[in-house]
Amino acid sequence: MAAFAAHMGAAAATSLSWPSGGGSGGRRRAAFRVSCSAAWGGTTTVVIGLAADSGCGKTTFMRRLTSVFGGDAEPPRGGNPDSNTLVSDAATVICLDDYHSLDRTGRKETGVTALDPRANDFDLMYRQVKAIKQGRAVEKPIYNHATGLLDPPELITPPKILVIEGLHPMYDERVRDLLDFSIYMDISNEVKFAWKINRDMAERGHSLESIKASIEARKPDFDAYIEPQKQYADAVIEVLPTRLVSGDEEAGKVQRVKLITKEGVKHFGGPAYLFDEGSTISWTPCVRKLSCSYPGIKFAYSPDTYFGREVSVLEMDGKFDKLDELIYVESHLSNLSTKYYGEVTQQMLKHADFPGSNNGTGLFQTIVGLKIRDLYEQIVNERAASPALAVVA
Ligand SMILES: Nc1ncnc2c1ncn2[C@@H]1O[C@H](COP(=O)(O)OP(=O)(O)OP(=O)(O)O)[C@@H](O)[C@H]1O
Ligand SMILES: O=C(CO)[C@H](O)[C@H](O)COP(=O)(O)O
Repeated sequence: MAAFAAHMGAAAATSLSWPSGGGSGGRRRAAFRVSCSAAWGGTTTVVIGLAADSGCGKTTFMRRLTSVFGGDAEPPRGGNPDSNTLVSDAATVICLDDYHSLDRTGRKETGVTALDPRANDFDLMYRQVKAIKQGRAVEKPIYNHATGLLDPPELITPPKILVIEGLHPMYDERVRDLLDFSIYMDISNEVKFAWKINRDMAERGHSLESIKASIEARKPDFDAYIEPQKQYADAVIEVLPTRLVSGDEEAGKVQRVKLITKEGVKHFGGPAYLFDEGSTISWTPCVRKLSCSYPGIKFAYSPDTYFGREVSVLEMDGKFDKLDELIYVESHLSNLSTKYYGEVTQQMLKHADFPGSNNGTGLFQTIVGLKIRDLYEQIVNERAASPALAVVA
């Protein structure tokens, strides 16, 4: 515990001002300050929160979202090659791992996981997200996943859309209140395990046992600190094993995906729906119009409640065989916030190589991306009509 206190003490001092290159044991620590020099170019920064566990598709989702706004998302040019930030024409995505106050050694010595709030600096997160929302640039720390150290900071200038993605975007009430829209990616254990096996065994050489052990070790803190955030999310994308066929084998191959969207979210324009808003619908598309090999495709839509709030639930179980035929499905969906007929299908085809493009994960991520564009435009229009609204308390 003494070691923990020492690390937390260092973290607290860091949040005031730490000289670059300082820190115990020769480890580099971030020196950062909130810069008040950058002028606000008159734009509005809309802040989106995306919460999910590690390896649950946040990066893939972010690439779909930033593509809706135009341009590719890339790490900051000429910056730290291990930066976690993605910058595109309109959007900047920052990874909340950058607010780890304990580096990898610090966490190991104290036995505190990255999911534990004590390993994260929420005061700094709040101050910096608020500053960006108010139009000021900040020097944000960088957590280096390659070395496990805190690197010198990088400059983040206010974008049109700021996405904060990671473990805790909705954990701290102050940060939560800065979000204009929030999303939680709820990946069931079976699917998480199947995805982790695909990635960590094939790409990172981990054993089946070590993957299982790592998921188990994270579970108590995941249950305590990460999962409860879904009650605050405006939209939840839930990924479950298919119901079209039984067996663990299928969990990684075929998924049942739900898009749960709260009703009445300001600026959001209402949930997308199938056929008839507010009805309960089950739809098995015609196989002549939508090719689908075994075990088929099923859609559902219904009103429901989620943590006591009214929601709409859109569900897709199964996978597409031919992505261009998605237009048939799109033509039966409404309130998609598209700018022209077929935009969902076009976005999906553009990123056909992304994981999840043949199922509900890609489809619902794309729909949420389009609806966030709409939300952004509504907020900008509202603030243009009433500039006083642009000021963040
Ligand atoms: N929709 C999907 N369908 C199938 N596999 C997926 C899907 N999304 C993600 N994956 C799998 O999960 C892996 C991690 O995806 P991604 O990098 O987008 O997640 P992440 O949450 O950003 O991960 P991390 O936090 O570890 O960086 C991918 O390599 C892929 O194997
Ligand atoms: O949960 C995580 C969020 O991505 C990581 O595990 C956390 O950031 C710790 O990182 P590392 O694996 O470098 O110790």
